[in-house]
Amino acid sequence: MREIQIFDTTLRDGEQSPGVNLNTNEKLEIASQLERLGVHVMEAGFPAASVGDFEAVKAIANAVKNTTVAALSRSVTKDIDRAWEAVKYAVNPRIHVFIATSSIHMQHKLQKSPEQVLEIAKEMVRYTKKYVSDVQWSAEDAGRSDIEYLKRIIEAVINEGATVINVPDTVGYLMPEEYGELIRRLKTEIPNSHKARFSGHCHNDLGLAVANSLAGIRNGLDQVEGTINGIGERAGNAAIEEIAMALHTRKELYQAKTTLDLSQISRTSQLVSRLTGMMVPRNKAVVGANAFAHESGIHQDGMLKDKSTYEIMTPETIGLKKSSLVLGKHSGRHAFRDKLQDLGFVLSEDLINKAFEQFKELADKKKEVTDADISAIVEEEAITSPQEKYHLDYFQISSGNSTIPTATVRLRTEAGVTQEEAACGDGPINAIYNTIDRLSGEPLALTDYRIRSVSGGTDALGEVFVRVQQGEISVNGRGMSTDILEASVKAYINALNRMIVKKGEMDNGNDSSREDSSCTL
Ligand SMILES: CC(=O)SCCNC(=O)CCNC(=O)[C@H](O)C(C)(C)COP(=O)(O)OP(=O)(O)OC[C@H]1O[C@@H](n2cnc3c(N)ncnc32)[C@H](O)[C@@H]1OP(=O)(O)O
Ligand SMILES: CC(C)C(=O)C(=O)O
Ligand SMILES: [Mg+2]
Repeated sequence: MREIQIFDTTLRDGEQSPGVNLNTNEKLEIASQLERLGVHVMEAGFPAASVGDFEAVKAIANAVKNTTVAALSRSVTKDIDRAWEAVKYAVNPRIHVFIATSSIHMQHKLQKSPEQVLEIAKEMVRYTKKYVSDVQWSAEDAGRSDIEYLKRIIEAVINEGATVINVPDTVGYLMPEEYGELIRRLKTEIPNSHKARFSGHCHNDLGLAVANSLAGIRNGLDQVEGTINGIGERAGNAAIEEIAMALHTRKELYQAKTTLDLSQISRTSQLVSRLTGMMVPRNKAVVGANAFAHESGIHQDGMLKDKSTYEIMTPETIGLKKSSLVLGKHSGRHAFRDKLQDLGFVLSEDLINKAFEQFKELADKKKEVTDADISAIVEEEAITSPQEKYHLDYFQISSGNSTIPTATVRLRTEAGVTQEEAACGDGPINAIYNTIDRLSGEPLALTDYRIRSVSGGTDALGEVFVRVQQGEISVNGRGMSTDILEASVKAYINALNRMIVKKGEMDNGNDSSREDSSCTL
């Protein structure tokens, strides 16, 4: 069976999803989970985009041991220098250079002739090869490029030493049969095509990213690119978990496998969803909450008689285990540790102890602590840094349909000083946020507020995601609690702390991006 290499670009193209910005700790957390999942390559970022992106790629390159780490770069020497500076720490570094090859992009965006683009592509691959042997070259908008031109430019960059040729359907324009045919022709008609591996990168504008990737695989791709949960620019990229499960479920058709540990799919999906704030639709293939739920009588009857009647894959395959060990307030460290192992976490003693304290606190408030609750607690602990300026001491709220909502909040600063304030608002959350604004003296404009339940039941752990703005700077914040008001307070304080770090970085000239892609919590 052929092996298809999975190139994950959650941290680069995935982070290009509008509204998503991950800080370095969050990116490191996702990177180590991607390594556990077993992706062949992870694209850690675009180092020339900002100091934050540069630092994150560098941190990931230093941390990741078994997976190839790629850095994206435009076809300009200063971007390539920057990419190498960040990715050179990796055990297996790759630089990924791209340039657009469609007439639309060359004429309107690059404002260069096809001959100029051809020369730049050759020169920049040659330049990149001075740094690193593993050079991936992408023909941006290959899907709308003239095939004869595409063949010429690909042949030329392979001659310059490109090791991987990526064929992006950048705007998700092609139909599966067209994308498959494009790959077939490039592989069979370019004389030196055997000297490079071919890769597919499909976008989901018409909902065909996975179908196109699979068509590419049937026609000879050696690598496919995608993101967890299919997040990415506009309508997103091909969802890696869907490609992997399609290859697994239809082995006889594709005769191809990946190196993924499929049992890590569910956890990776949940982690990416939580850290990016991009919720997974319930009906999403493979990882949606309803993907293995059966509602109607005839289906339930079939399932009870034989699961194969309505399930083409099992939830266990993607790591959704039904555990017999129910954790609650009487559980001890052994059971907790056992559960963490069961869920696939490999944690330091310190982190286990911190997570255990959080678990006990939650178990006091909640009858049964679910696997989803535990994953949420552990992931939150893993990315929380002690350097936050403000911590919540307590809050109190008075609200009702015939009273003006009023909040009292006490915050503790990192120096141990406590400050207390009260304020009114249009509703309880507005009152709390007005109070925090008074305390910090840094009023934030709330531009997004979302709430979701981590698990089921009225005592479920709620997670609040906020986005706030001050001047031109926008940051996100998250908070969790069984009390949605407390979760809302925590999310706002988290955003405030991140705003302070972000402004500090900008004042020091360390980051020119207006998104908090670089700050540490
Ligand atoms: C399909 C994709 O996903 S591509 C990756 C998208 N990712 C990003 O854009 C990362 C975030 N981007 C950024 O931070 C910024 O755009 C930067 C730092 C890369 C560049 O910023 P700026 O120098 O201010 O340029 P700006 O973004 O306004 O314009 C892009 C310039 O790069 C050029 N360019 C675009 N792609 C390429 C390429 N592959 N190779 C060389 N030049 C390119 C454009 O033609 C334009 O050039 P011009 O200034 O001569 O007109
Ligand atoms: C940079 C390239 C690979 C890309 O993301 C695209 O063309 O969609
Ligand atoms: Mg893309």
